[in-house]
Amino acid sequence: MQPLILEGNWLVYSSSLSRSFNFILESGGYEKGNSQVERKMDLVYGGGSVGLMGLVSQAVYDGECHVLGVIPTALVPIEISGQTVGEVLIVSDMHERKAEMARRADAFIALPGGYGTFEELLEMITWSQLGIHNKPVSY
Ligand SMILES: C/C(=C\CNc1ncnc2c1ncn2[C@@H]1O[C@H](COP(=O)(O)O)[C@@H](O)[C@H]1O)CO
Repeated sequence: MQPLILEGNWLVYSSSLSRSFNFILESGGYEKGNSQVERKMDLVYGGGSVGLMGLVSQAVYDGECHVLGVIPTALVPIEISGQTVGEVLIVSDMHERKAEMARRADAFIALPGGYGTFEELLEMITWSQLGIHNKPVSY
């Protein structure tokens, strides 16, 4: 298997569930963000401050790389608690969120998550299969 070599923006699809916090710590969300910082990569993600996506975005922001969160209006009260980091783009719905994230990212990486993560990961895999994009997808 070829190693995944990434340049530019990452897109991380990851869990929003705060109830998975112990699992998140075990799987090293903050460390994942730090490894991205070491490679000087910016982050495009779902915009939430909860769960694994919150930890990754905080680590990337703390490491002074650019963070862009893309979140639909309806999810702001659900997936943002407290303050978000970096730039936040509020969009009208889930379709616009995914289109913006997919357009702006150079690669897609899914971290441990739930149904939402699966949905987003599979969509990026099937878009690749259909030739809609030719960006790397990993998990
Ligand atoms: C496109 C629509 C519904 C399909 N479902 C989802 N599509 C995209 N993103 C989603 C969907 N459901 C949840 N999410 C987001 O994934 C993130 C991780 O969720 P998880 O369940 O914790 O893995 C989170 O930001 C969710 O908002 C609408 O027509």
